[in-house]
Amino acid sequence: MLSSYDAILLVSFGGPERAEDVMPFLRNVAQGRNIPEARLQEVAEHYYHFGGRSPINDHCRALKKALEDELSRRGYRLPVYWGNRNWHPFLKDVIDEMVRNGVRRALAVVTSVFGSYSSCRRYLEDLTKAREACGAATLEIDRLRLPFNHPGFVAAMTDRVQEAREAAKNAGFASVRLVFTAHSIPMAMAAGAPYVTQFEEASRLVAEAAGFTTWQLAYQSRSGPPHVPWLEPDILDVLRSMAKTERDGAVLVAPIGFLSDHVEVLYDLDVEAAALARELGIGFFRAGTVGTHPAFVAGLCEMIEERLNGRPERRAIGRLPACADVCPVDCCPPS
Ligand SMILES: CC1=C(CCC(=O)O)c2cc3nc(cc4[nH]c(cc5[nH]c(cc1n2)c(C)c5CCC(=O)O)c(CCC(=O)O)c4C)C(CCC(=O)O)=C3C
Ligand SMILES: [Fe+2]
Repeated sequence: MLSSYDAILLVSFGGPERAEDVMPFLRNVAQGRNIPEARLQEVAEHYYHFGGRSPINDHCRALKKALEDELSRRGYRLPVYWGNRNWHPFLKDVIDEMVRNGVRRALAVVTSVFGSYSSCRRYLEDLTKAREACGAATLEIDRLRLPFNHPGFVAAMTDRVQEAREAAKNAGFASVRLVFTAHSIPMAMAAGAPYVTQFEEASRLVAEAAGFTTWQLAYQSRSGPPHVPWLEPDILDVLRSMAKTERDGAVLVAPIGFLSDHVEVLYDLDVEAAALARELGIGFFRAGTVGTHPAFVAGLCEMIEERLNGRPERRAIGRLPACADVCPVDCCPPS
């Protein structure tokens, strides 16, 4: 089938795969950002807790394979490349490889759910820098819209929430308090970004599809200096206040703001939040992230197909329109 793109480029955050790479990786992430040294040392311990290996690169390998398989099942012969912002394989290296292979026009799939400087614009800036560093002037890269209100993403996340609710039922909790989480970002970064609105909307869509009438939003993985305000409430504070009003209750934490069960999910929720819940006597259940859920992979391919065929429709559900193909200049301003 003829298409206007000749490759897909999966663009992710990156993570270390061995203990000696943890600090160099963290230095890359912190470059030019306002992160206290003590915070970096603390986060390094989160990685050492898992032997210095983040699973995020394996998740990207699996998603790359799933996209290749699903695209070829749909009749497209499109190679899927993969590169990271902060660790190997770096964007610069994969762009070099694409140029060597004669790729002229690629569609980038960024592994974020909601838009903000950190989760959207920063990836695009790094793509531009990587292209410049390679002298890849002939390689054009567009990006796929974020998936937060695509029916495929919503269906996959709904399934994950229902699986966790089933686990809670089997453990004897007839009802659970549903709390969605996303990575906290500085309030200054959230101002003018669609991040919070998209988080609220995606959570509503999933909660309602899963049959919940009430739910809450919380943030996790706060960084930065303590005097800088970041989005709240933190998931740990939500658990503390829940413990005051609900005896013998259970919480279902759904990390809707992440696409895979990487370190921020495995440590900040499954280790830290779960330990606090245990201490407070709250039953703790965590929904999986979408990962390579078939509905999510099919959804990504559907969004890719819309672009390949130059079709005008952009399928989305709920109250918000689909994200624009090209970010408006004032969306997710640098911060
Ligand atoms: C919105 C958002 C997402 C979701 C969208 C997306 O996926 O992009 C996300 C994902 C991730 N964040 C990750 C890791 C880290 N994030 C950090 C720091 C920061 N994240 C921020 C925001 C986000 N982060 C921000 C505003 C900072 C402060 C510094 C800055 O303003 O840039 C730091 C530094 C230490 C710390 O301070 O925590 C680390 C190590 C990993 C990899 C996990 C693994 O390795 O398994 C992933 C997927
Ligand atoms: Fe954006």
